[in-house]
Amino acid sequence: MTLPPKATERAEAERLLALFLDHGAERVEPDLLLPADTLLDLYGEDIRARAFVTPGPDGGEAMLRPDFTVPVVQWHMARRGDPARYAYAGSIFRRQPDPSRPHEYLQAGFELFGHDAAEADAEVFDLIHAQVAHLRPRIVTGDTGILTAAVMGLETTADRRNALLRHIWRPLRFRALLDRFSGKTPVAPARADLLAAADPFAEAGPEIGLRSRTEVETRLAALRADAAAPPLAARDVALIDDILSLSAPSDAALERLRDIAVDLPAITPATDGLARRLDALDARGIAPARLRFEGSHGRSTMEYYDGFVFTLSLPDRPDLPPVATGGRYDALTRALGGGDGMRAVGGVIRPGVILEGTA
Ligand SMILES: N[C@@H](Cc1c[nH]c[nH+]1)C(=O)O
Repeated sequence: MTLPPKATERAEAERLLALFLDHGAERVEPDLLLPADTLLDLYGEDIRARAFVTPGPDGGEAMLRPDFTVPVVQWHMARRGDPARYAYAGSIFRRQPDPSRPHEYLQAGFELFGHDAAEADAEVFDLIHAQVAHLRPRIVTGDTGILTAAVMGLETTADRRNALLRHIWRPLRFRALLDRFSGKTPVAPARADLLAAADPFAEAGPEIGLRSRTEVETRLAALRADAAAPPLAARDVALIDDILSLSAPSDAALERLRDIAVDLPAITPATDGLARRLDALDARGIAPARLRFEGSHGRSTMEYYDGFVFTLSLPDRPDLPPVATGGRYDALTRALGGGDGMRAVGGVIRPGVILEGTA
Protein backbone atom coordinates (compact mmCIF):
# COMPACT_ATOMS: atom_id res chain seq x y z
CA MET A 1 0.00 0.00 0.00
CA THR A 2 1.38 3.42 -0.82
CA LEU A 3 0.33 6.09 1.63
CA PRO A 4 -0.44 9.61 0.51
CA PRO A 5 2.55 11.90 1.22
CA LYS A 6 1.04 13.59 4.30
CA ALA A 7 0.32 10.26 5.91
CA THR A 8 3.83 8.99 5.10
CA GLU A 9 5.31 12.09 6.64
CA ARG A 10 3.21 11.57 9.78
CA ALA A 11 4.24 7.91 10.01
CA GLU A 12 7.90 8.97 9.80
CA ALA A 13 7.34 11.61 12.50
CA GLU A 14 5.74 8.99 14.77
CA ARG A 15 8.64 6.62 14.14
CA LEU A 16 11.14 9.31 15.23
CA LEU A 17 9.00 10.21 18.23
CA ALA A 18 9.00 6.55 19.32
CA LEU A 19 12.82 6.53 19.16
CA PHE A 20 12.99 9.67 21.31
CA LEU A 21 10.60 8.09 23.81
CA ASP A 22 12.80 4.98 23.92
CA HIS A 23 15.65 7.31 24.76
CA GLY A 24 13.83 8.19 27.99
CA ALA A 25 11.80 11.22 26.92
CA GLU A 26 8.32 12.05 28.09
CA ARG A 27 5.82 12.86 25.34
CA VAL A 28 4.43 16.42 25.23
CA GLU A 29 1.62 17.70 23.07
CA PRO A 30 1.46 21.53 23.13
CA ASP A 31 -1.64 23.26 21.78
CA LEU A 32 -1.80 24.21 18.12
CA LEU A 33 -3.32 27.58 18.90
CA LEU A 34 -1.07 29.54 21.26
CA PRO A 35 -1.52 32.96 22.88
CA ALA A 36 0.40 35.37 20.64
CA ASP A 37 1.58 37.83 23.29
CA THR A 38 4.39 35.69 24.78
CA LEU A 39 5.71 34.84 21.34
CA LEU A 40 5.54 38.46 20.20
CA ASP A 41 7.34 39.59 23.36
CA LEU A 42 10.06 37.03 22.85
CA TYR A 43 10.73 37.37 19.17
CA GLY A 44 9.56 40.90 18.62
CA GLU A 45 7.11 42.04 15.99
CA ASP A 46 9.34 40.51 13.27
CA ILE A 47 7.67 37.19 13.91
CA ARG A 48 4.35 38.55 12.58
CA ALA A 49 5.75 38.33 9.08
CA ARG A 50 6.66 34.67 9.61
CA ALA A 51 3.77 33.37 11.69
CA PHE A 52 0.02 33.02 11.27
CA VAL A 53 -1.61 35.42 13.70
CA THR A 54 -5.35 35.34 14.23
CA PRO A 55 -7.94 36.79 16.65
CA GLY A 56 -7.85 34.55 19.72
CA PRO A 57 -10.72 33.04 21.71
CA ASP A 58 -10.19 35.43 24.65
CA GLY A 59 -10.27 38.65 22.66
CA GLY A 60 -6.48 38.84 22.38
CA GLU A 61 -4.38 37.51 19.53
CA ALA A 62 -3.46 33.89 18.95
CA MET A 63 -0.86 32.25 16.76
CA LEU A 64 -0.70 28.92 15.02
CA ARG A 65 2.20 27.07 16.68
CA PRO A 66 5.32 28.39 14.90
CA ASP A 67 7.70 26.29 17.01
CA PHE A 68 7.56 23.69 19.78
CA THR A 69 10.41 24.96 21.91
CA VAL A 70 8.59 27.90 23.52
CA PRO A 71 5.49 25.93 24.61
CA VAL A 72 7.69 23.06 25.82
CA VAL A 73 9.70 25.49 27.97
CA GLN A 74 6.45 26.87 29.40
CA TRP A 75 5.26 23.35 30.14
CA HIS A 76 8.52 22.49 31.87
CA MET A 77 8.64 25.75 33.87
CA ALA A 78 5.21 25.01 35.30
CA ARG A 79 6.38 21.63 36.58
CA ARG A 80 10.12 21.87 37.17
CA GLY A 81 12.08 18.82 38.21
CA ASP A 82 15.45 18.59 36.43
CA PRO A 83 16.76 16.85 34.53
CA ALA A 84 13.89 16.28 32.15
CA ARG A 85 13.66 15.01 28.59
CA TYR A 86 10.68 15.76 26.36
CA ALA A 87 9.79 14.62 22.86
CA TYR A 88 7.06 15.67 20.45
CA ALA A 89 5.88 15.27 16.89
CA GLY A 90 3.40 17.52 15.14
CA SER A 91 2.73 20.35 12.76
CA ILE A 92 4.22 23.78 12.89
CA PHE A 93 3.13 26.74 10.77
CA ARG A 94 5.43 29.30 9.20
CA ARG A 95 4.92 31.70 6.35
CA GLN A 96 7.57 31.13 3.72
CA PRO A 97 9.02 33.85 1.50
CA ASP A 98 8.79 31.28 -1.29
CA PRO A 99 5.07 30.41 -1.57
CA SER A 100 5.84 27.02 -3.14
CA ARG A 101 7.33 25.87 0.18
CA PRO A 102 4.93 24.28 2.67
CA HIS A 103 3.54 26.63 5.31
CA GLU A 104 2.60 23.70 7.48
CA TYR A 105 5.02 20.85 8.09
CA LEU A 106 5.87 18.25 10.68
CA GLN A 107 8.69 18.35 13.17
CA ALA A 108 9.81 15.58 15.52
CA GLY A 109 11.86 17.01 18.35
CA PHE A 110 13.67 16.36 21.58
CA GLU A 111 14.43 18.83 24.40
CA LEU A 112 16.70 18.28 27.39
CA PHE A 113 16.47 20.46 30.54
CA GLY A 114 19.13 20.65 33.22
CA HIS A 115 22.32 18.60 33.26
CA ASP A 116 25.88 19.52 32.56
CA ALA A 117 25.80 21.75 29.44
CA ALA A 118 28.57 20.00 27.50
CA GLU A 119 27.16 16.54 28.21
CA ALA A 120 23.62 17.61 27.31
CA ASP A 121 24.76 19.29 24.06
CA ALA A 122 26.55 16.10 23.08
CA GLU A 123 23.59 13.89 24.01
CA VAL A 124 21.15 15.94 21.93
CA PHE A 125 23.45 16.21 18.94
CA ASP A 126 24.27 12.50 19.04
CA LEU A 127 20.60 11.50 19.28
CA ILE A 128 19.45 13.78 16.44
CA HIS A 129 22.43 13.02 14.24
CA ALA A 130 22.02 9.25 14.66
CA GLN A 131 18.54 9.38 13.10
CA VAL A 132 19.76 11.04 9.90
CA ALA A 133 23.36 9.78 9.71
CA HIS A 134 22.42 7.34 6.91
CA LEU A 135 21.71 10.39 4.71
CA ARG A 136 25.31 11.55 5.20
CA PRO A 137 24.28 15.10 6.09
CA ARG A 138 26.53 18.10 5.85
CA ILE A 139 27.08 19.21 9.45
CA VAL A 140 27.61 22.83 10.45
CA THR A 141 27.94 23.82 14.10
CA GLY A 142 28.54 27.07 15.92
CA ASP A 143 28.23 28.76 19.28
CA THR A 144 26.35 32.03 19.51
CA GLY A 145 27.68 32.46 23.06
CA ILE A 146 31.16 33.17 21.68
CA LEU A 147 30.09 36.15 19.56
CA THR A 148 27.91 37.46 22.39
CA ALA A 149 30.83 37.23 24.82
CA ALA A 150 33.08 39.02 22.32
CA VAL A 151 30.61 41.91 22.02
CA MET A 152 30.20 42.11 25.79
CA GLY A 153 33.98 42.34 26.10
CA LEU A 154 34.30 45.32 23.74
CA GLU A 155 35.68 48.47 25.30
CA THR A 156 32.95 50.92 24.40
CA THR A 157 29.80 52.46 25.85
CA ALA A 158 27.08 50.21 27.29
CA ASP A 159 24.64 51.66 24.73
CA ARG A 160 26.84 50.57 21.84
CA ARG A 161 27.36 47.10 23.30
CA ASN A 162 23.61 46.70 23.79
CA ALA A 163 22.85 47.87 20.26
CA LEU A 164 25.29 45.29 18.87
CA LEU A 165 23.87 42.56 21.11
CA ARG A 166 20.32 43.30 19.92
CA HIS A 167 21.38 42.95 16.31
CA ILE A 168 23.52 39.82 16.51
CA TRP A 169 20.69 38.05 14.65
CA ARG A 170 20.55 40.64 11.90
CA PRO A 171 23.95 40.28 10.24
CA LEU A 172 23.60 43.28 7.89
CA ARG A 173 22.45 45.62 10.64
CA PHE A 174 25.21 44.33 12.93
CA ARG A 175 27.82 45.05 10.26
CA ALA A 176 26.42 48.56 9.67
CA LEU A 177 26.63 49.27 13.42
CA LEU A 178 30.21 47.98 13.63
CA ASP A 179 31.16 50.21 10.70
CA ARG A 180 29.50 53.21 12.29
CA PHE A 181 30.93 52.64 15.79
CA SER A 182 34.43 52.20 14.39
CA GLY A 183 34.19 55.40 12.35
CA LYS A 184 34.33 53.52 9.04
CA THR A 185 30.99 54.98 7.96
CA PRO A 186 31.05 58.74 8.49
CA VAL A 187 28.10 60.38 10.23
CA ALA A 188 25.68 61.64 7.54
CA PRO A 189 26.07 65.44 7.06
CA ALA A 190 22.39 66.11 7.85
CA ARG A 191 22.71 64.25 11.15
CA ALA A 192 26.03 65.94 11.98
CA ASP A 193 24.40 69.36 11.40
CA LEU A 194 21.42 68.44 13.52
CA LEU A 195 23.60 67.28 16.42
CA ALA A 196 25.79 70.38 16.19
CA ALA A 197 22.80 72.78 16.16
CA ALA A 198 22.38 74.86 19.32
CA ASP A 199 18.59 74.50 19.05
CA PRO A 200 17.66 71.56 16.81
CA PHE A 201 13.98 72.49 17.11
CA ALA A 202 14.49 76.03 15.76
CA GLU A 203 13.58 75.30 12.14
CA ALA A 204 11.87 71.98 12.59
CA GLY A 205 8.39 73.30 11.86
CA PRO A 206 5.26 72.41 13.85
CA GLU A 207 5.23 69.28 16.01
CA ILE A 208 3.09 66.75 14.16
CA GLY A 209 4.63 63.36 14.95
CA LEU A 210 3.56 60.88 17.63
CA ARG A 211 6.73 61.36 19.63
CA SER A 212 6.68 64.02 22.30
CA ARG A 213 9.28 66.74 22.44
CA THR A 214 10.85 65.12 25.52
CA GLU A 215 11.22 61.82 23.66
CA VAL A 216 12.91 63.56 20.76
CA GLU A 217 15.21 65.40 23.19
CA THR A 218 16.16 62.12 24.90
CA ARG A 219 16.96 60.57 21.54
CA LEU A 220 19.05 63.59 20.52
CA ALA A 221 20.99 63.39 23.79
CA ALA A 222 21.71 59.70 23.15
CA LEU A 223 22.87 60.46 19.59
CA ARG A 224 25.11 63.29 20.85
CA ALA A 225 26.65 60.99 23.51
CA ASP A 226 27.24 58.38 20.81
CA ALA A 227 28.85 60.91 18.46
CA ALA A 228 31.18 61.98 21.29
CA ALA A 229 32.23 58.39 22.15
CA PRO A 230 35.63 57.34 20.80
CA PRO A 231 35.56 54.88 17.88
CA LEU A 232 35.92 51.17 18.53
CA ALA A 233 39.57 50.12 18.34
CA ALA A 234 40.44 48.72 14.89
CA ARG A 235 42.10 45.81 16.68
CA ASP A 236 38.85 44.87 18.45
CA VAL A 237 36.84 45.08 15.24
CA ALA A 238 39.42 42.83 13.56
CA LEU A 239 38.98 40.26 16.36
CA ILE A 240 35.20 40.27 15.91
CA ASP A 241 35.74 39.82 12.17
CA ASP A 242 38.09 36.90 12.87
CA ILE A 243 35.33 35.21 14.86
CA LEU A 244 32.67 35.94 12.23
CA SER A 245 34.74 34.60 9.35
CA LEU A 246 35.93 31.49 11.19
CA SER A 247 35.06 28.32 9.27
CA ALA A 248 37.09 25.24 10.09
CA PRO A 249 36.87 21.75 11.57
CA SER A 250 35.96 22.17 15.25
CA ASP A 251 39.36 21.14 16.62
CA ALA A 252 41.14 23.72 14.42
CA ALA A 253 38.44 26.31 15.21
CA LEU A 254 39.02 25.79 18.93
CA GLU A 255 42.72 26.49 18.53
CA ARG A 256 41.99 29.64 16.55
CA LEU A 257 39.51 30.83 19.18
CA ARG A 258 42.08 30.20 21.91
CA ASP A 259 44.46 32.49 19.99
CA ILE A 260 41.78 35.14 19.69
CA ALA A 261 41.03 34.81 23.43
CA VAL A 262 44.58 35.94 24.22
CA ASP A 263 43.60 39.40 22.92
CA LEU A 264 39.92 39.16 23.82
CA PRO A 265 39.83 37.35 27.19
CA ALA A 266 36.07 37.91 27.48
CA ILE A 267 35.52 34.88 25.22
CA THR A 268 37.58 32.51 27.40
CA PRO A 269 34.66 30.98 29.37
CA ALA A 270 32.69 30.36 26.15
CA THR A 271 35.77 28.89 24.49
CA ASP A 272 36.33 26.59 27.48
CA GLY A 273 32.69 25.53 27.10
CA LEU A 274 33.33 24.66 23.45
CA ALA A 275 36.37 22.57 24.48
CA ARG A 276 34.25 20.64 27.01
CA ARG A 277 31.52 20.05 24.41
CA LEU A 278 34.04 18.72 21.89
CA ASP A 279 35.41 16.33 24.55
CA ALA A 280 31.88 15.13 25.33
CA LEU A 281 31.15 14.60 21.63
CA ASP A 282 34.47 12.81 21.15
CA ALA A 283 33.62 10.50 24.06
CA ARG A 284 30.47 9.54 22.10
CA GLY A 285 32.49 8.72 19.01
CA ILE A 286 31.85 11.99 17.17
CA ALA A 287 35.29 13.30 16.29
CA PRO A 288 35.60 17.12 16.43
CA ALA A 289 37.45 17.07 13.11
CA ARG A 290 34.20 15.88 11.47
CA LEU A 291 32.20 18.81 12.77
CA ARG A 292 32.58 22.03 10.84
CA PHE A 293 32.48 25.08 13.11
CA GLU A 294 31.43 28.46 11.73
CA GLY A 295 31.75 31.60 13.83
CA SER A 296 28.62 33.09 12.23
CA HIS A 297 26.47 30.00 12.41
CA GLY A 298 23.14 30.46 14.12
CA ARG A 299 22.79 34.14 13.29
CA SER A 300 19.97 33.52 10.87
CA THR A 301 18.18 30.88 12.94
CA MET A 302 16.17 31.19 16.15
CA GLU A 303 16.97 34.28 18.19
CA TYR A 304 16.74 32.35 21.43
CA TYR A 305 19.92 30.35 20.86
CA ASP A 306 22.71 31.43 23.15
CA GLY A 307 25.26 28.62 22.92
CA PHE A 308 25.74 25.50 20.82
CA VAL A 309 23.91 25.54 17.47
CA PHE A 310 23.82 22.94 14.72
CA THR A 311 22.33 22.41 11.28
CA LEU A 312 22.34 19.20 9.29
CA SER A 313 21.48 19.43 5.59
CA LEU A 314 21.47 17.07 2.67
CA PRO A 315 24.51 17.93 0.56
CA ASP A 316 22.97 16.82 -2.74
CA ARG A 317 19.69 18.60 -2.13
CA PRO A 318 20.39 22.34 -1.77
CA ASP A 319 16.76 22.86 -2.78
CA LEU A 320 15.56 21.37 0.52
CA PRO A 321 15.58 23.05 3.95
CA PRO A 322 17.85 21.50 6.62
CA VAL A 323 16.87 18.00 7.72
CA ALA A 324 17.67 18.78 11.38
CA THR A 325 18.47 21.86 13.45
CA GLY A 326 18.88 22.67 17.10
CA GLY A 327 20.72 24.48 19.80
CA ARG A 328 21.01 25.66 23.37
CA TYR A 329 18.58 28.25 24.74
CA ASP A 330 19.35 28.90 28.43
CA ALA A 331 18.37 32.57 28.02
CA LEU A 332 14.88 31.61 26.83
CA THR A 333 14.27 29.67 30.03
CA ARG A 334 15.32 32.81 31.95
CA ALA A 335 13.00 35.03 29.88
CA LEU A 336 10.05 32.71 30.41
CA GLY A 337 10.88 31.84 34.00
CA GLY A 338 11.06 35.45 35.16
CA GLY A 339 14.82 35.49 35.47
CA ASP A 340 14.93 32.15 37.18
CA GLY A 341 16.31 30.08 34.34
CA MET A 342 17.83 26.72 33.76
CA ARG A 343 19.90 24.94 31.18
CA ALA A 344 18.17 23.65 28.07
CA VAL A 345 19.11 22.33 24.67
CA GLY A 346 17.17 20.56 21.95
CA GLY A 347 16.71 19.87 18.32
CA VAL A 348 14.21 18.90 15.66
CA ILE A 349 14.12 16.67 12.62
CA ARG A 350 11.94 17.35 9.59
CA PRO A 351 10.50 13.98 8.60
CA GLY A 352 9.35 15.42 5.27
CA VAL A 353 12.95 16.20 4.34
CA ILE A 354 14.12 12.69 5.30
CA LEU A 355 11.49 11.28 2.95
CA GLU A 356 12.39 13.65 0.10
CA GLY A 357 16.06 12.89 0.65
CA THR A 358 15.56 9.14 0.40
CA ALA A 359 12.95 9.21 -2.40
N1 LIG B 1 12.45 24.93 17.65
C1 LIG B 1 13.58 25.01 16.76
C2 LIG B 1 14.42 23.77 16.85
C3 LIG B 1 14.86 23.48 18.23
C4 LIG B 1 14.34 22.63 19.13
N2 LIG B 1 15.07 22.76 20.25
C5 LIG B 1 15.98 23.65 20.08
N3 LIG B 1 15.87 24.10 18.83
C6 LIG B 1 13.08 25.21 15.34
O1 LIG B 1 11.93 25.03 15.07
O2 LIG B 1 13.88 25.54 14.48
